[in-house]
Amino acid sequence: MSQDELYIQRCLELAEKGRYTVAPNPMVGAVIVHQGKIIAEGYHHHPGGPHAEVVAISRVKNPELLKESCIYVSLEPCSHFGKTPPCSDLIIEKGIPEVVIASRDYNAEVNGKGIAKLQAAGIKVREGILEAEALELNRRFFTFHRENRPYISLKWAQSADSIMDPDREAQEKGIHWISQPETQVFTHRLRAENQAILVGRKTVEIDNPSLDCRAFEGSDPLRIVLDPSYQLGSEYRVFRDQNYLRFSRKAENERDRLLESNSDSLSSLIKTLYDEGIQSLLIEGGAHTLQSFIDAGLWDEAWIIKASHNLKSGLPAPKISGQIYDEFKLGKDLIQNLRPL
Ligand SMILES: NC(=O)C1=CN([C@@H]2O[C@H](COP(=O)(O)OP(=O)(O)OC[C@H]3O[C@@H](n4cnc5c(N)ncnc54)[C@H](OP(=O)(O)O)[C@@H]3O)[C@@H](O)[C@H]2O)C=CC1
Ligand SMILES: Nc1c(N[C@@H]2O[C@H](COP(=O)(O)O)[C@@H](O)[C@H]2O)[nH]c(=O)[nH]c1=O
Ligand SMILES: [Zn+2]
Repeated sequence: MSQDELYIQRCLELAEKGRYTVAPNPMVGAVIVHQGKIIAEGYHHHPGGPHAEVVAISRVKNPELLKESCIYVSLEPCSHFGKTPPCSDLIIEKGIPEVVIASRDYNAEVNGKGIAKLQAAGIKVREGILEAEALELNRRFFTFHRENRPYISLKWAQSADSIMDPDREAQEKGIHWISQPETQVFTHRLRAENQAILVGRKTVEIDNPSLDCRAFEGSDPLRIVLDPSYQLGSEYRVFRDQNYLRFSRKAENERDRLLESNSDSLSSLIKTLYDEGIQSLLIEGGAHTLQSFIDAGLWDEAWIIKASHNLKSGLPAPKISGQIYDEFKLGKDLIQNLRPL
């Protein structure tokens, strides 16, 4: 790794600290380097709070050193008045002569304007250091701003013989756990990383899921239920408070959203979520719901939890083709992360 990459690597580590608190803002970290030594660090903790650059600059004990320093930041410094004033103005005001950036901020309000502002002030700017890593870190935020849609993750658990739920009698209700209990910390962490979580009508009827993050400290996602014929009564846990949206062909109350009946219904659902400011969506099931998103090409990554036991018969897991991006064991479960080919 080059020296630049090492400092940007540190920015990415710092950015990571905001993972569960900073959305809908991106994760950002910054370090200030003076004569080869890191003299201050910062990261963006929560929306409305100071940006990474502001935190790092405020932590420099001797502000005179800023005039001979380089600030490394994992995202292009902002140029607009959002909830806080522009970081590029602060960098200019403090007389920092050099800025090194991992990736651009594709938020339309910035998107190169921060870099242009710094350069216009005579500051030397370099960009694209560990860019792929920075794009991966903020993939949800970037997809939302570049493609005007939420980033879509799929997740399900299946037996070794690719069954998602064993055969049941019609009246047999409740969750059948396929993954190991220890895996719940991982799945609830995944829920905490996403702003919304979606399930189909039958999963609500059969499992009555909570869809919360009780095994991990983080904010519960907005619950989204696909209930085209408005069949579900209010007794289900997904409707326990106002933190839900029901997509259906009729809209009766403030939490209902219209689901079109044409072949584009899922694309228009995704558009509605974008309009509501949802940057990331986790689809948990069941098989029918997951398959309809896969068939529509509406997915960015899929988390498949593969248990070590067979179920022999039951509901077949979705059919998906993708490339394995990541793979690891959690106890007896094998966790795979797939990305589209
Ligand atoms: N192992 C695991 O990880 C998981 C297992 N499960 C299990 O899966 C089972 C349920 O799965 P499954 O039977 O496939 O049902 P789903 O939970 O996927 O629900 C299917 C229903 O949702 C609605 N729906 C889904 N996709 C669309 C779409 N594209 N457009 C319109 N409506 C749509 C339809 O409702 P309607 O019929 O009203 O039109 C459809 O019949 C349960 O037994 C549950 O336990 C569930 C989640 C995860
Ligand atoms: N069966 C199964 C899962 N099922 C998913 O979890 C939901 C239950 O969520 P909650 O009520 O919050 O615990 C259920 O409806 C379905 O979406 N998940 C897994 O990680 N492994 C499993 O074996
Ligand atoms: Zn800023």
